[in-house]
Amino acid sequence: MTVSLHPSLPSSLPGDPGALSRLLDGAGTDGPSVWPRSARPEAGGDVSVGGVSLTEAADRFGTPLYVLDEQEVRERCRTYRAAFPEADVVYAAKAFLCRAMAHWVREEGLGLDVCSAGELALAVTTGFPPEKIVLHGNAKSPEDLRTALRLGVGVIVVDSASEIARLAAITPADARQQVMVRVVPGIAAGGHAKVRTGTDDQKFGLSITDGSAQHAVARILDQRHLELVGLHCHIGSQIGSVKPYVTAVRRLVGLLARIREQHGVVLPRLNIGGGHAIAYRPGEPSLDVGVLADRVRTELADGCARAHLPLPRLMLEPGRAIAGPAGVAVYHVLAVKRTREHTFVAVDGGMSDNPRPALYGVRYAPRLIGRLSSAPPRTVTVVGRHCEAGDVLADEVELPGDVRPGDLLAVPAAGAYHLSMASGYNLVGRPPVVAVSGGIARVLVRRESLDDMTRRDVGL
Ligand SMILES: Cc1ncc(COP(=O)(O)O)c(C=O)c1O
Ligand SMILES: N[C@@H](CCCC[NH3+])C(=O)O
Repeated sequence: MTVSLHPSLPSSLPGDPGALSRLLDGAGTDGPSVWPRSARPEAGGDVSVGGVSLTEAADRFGTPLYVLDEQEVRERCRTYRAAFPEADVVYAAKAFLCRAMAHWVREEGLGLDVCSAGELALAVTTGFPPEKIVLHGNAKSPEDLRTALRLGVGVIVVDSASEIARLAAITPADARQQVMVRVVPGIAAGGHAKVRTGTDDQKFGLSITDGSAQHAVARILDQRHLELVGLHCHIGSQIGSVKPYVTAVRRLVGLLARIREQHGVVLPRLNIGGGHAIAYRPGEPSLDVGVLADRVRTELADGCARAHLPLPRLMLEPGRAIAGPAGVAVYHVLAVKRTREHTFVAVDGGMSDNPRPALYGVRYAPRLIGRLSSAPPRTVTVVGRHCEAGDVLADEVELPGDVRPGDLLAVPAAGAYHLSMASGYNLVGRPPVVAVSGGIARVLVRRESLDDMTRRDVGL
């Protein structure tokens, strides 16, 4: 697919990082753009990503549509590897996984964090080396654990006391499975209460405060078939500041020191999870990976020096920050309705392809694409097509006042936790994912058809 650039707009923006955000995110915005770096304004109000026109993609593949910028994913992987050359960076597949995504992150030298036999099998059957995979889960099923052992995953992160005996019991007599303990360091961080996982009294991990982390360590060290290789923590998601990570490192190094005192064991690895924030709307902060690397590295070096511990090998698990900014969702407007207080702009997707506004009250910045409008902006509520008044995609956003059925809306920062959390609600079918790169668009995941949905319905 080729694109023609609007003659009055620059196709590349050398030396002015704010220019793209001013052009795409709105005049006066000086922060980093929420669009993929390849995004360009095109003639007639169009926008291209990866050299592919979004309006042409909508025509060709239909809407709702998820467009994923391959180079953006790859560059984000490279940013992590460059910032943390001494560490193992594993991509958290829960953010978004498909075979191509697994290939890209592997080619960029990352490992993979999975949390079900399904994610694991998809990755391994597409060629992802199992030893580079970490298995998570607060309630791993027998199937999850059996599949992990059968396929030979690198590390299983133990999340409960009962999992230790279950895992030890099914590990083959001639094998030794590497495990870590998921530790709750007692830190409140994250973009919403529902995604804060570093505090005591929630379902993930084993607490330092009540001693269950220490207890799990002792039990694992007693198991011949389990090899404890380190500690893990994941304190939450959409965390915009490095401070909670520094605190987490300090507390985990403290626990490493106590483990050495009590058991005479020096654990060689420390996994600090993911959770790095991205911007969903222009002007919102994102976590600076370079600053994170500097502060974590310093804290780890200082803490280990104080405790006379050798430096453990660091591991981290970004999900959202790799996939999120690479994705753009495209919808058609189906209806516009004015009530006494609101203008509702209803699109052909909704909470079945993006449950995040309904779950966490997340705010997005949709943009009209595919035509130019000189109508003054109007504050509208972009809603979905599902049978719930709470099916809102973007509350109180500005769109041109003449927005109408047939228009296209593009929603940036849509690459993580949209399709991976999509549902079959109202049997509308989940949207396809199209990769864009170098002016070429290719389907990675096709649209869910009525046939796909009805095939599972086998009873009468
Ligand atoms: C154990 C673990 N690691 C990594 C992640 C990735 O988090 P994020 O996508 O916020 O980077 C998650 C999800 O929050 C998680 O539960
Ligand atoms: N699903 C959440 C974050 C949870 C991350 C998984 N532990 C989101 O959309 O923001």
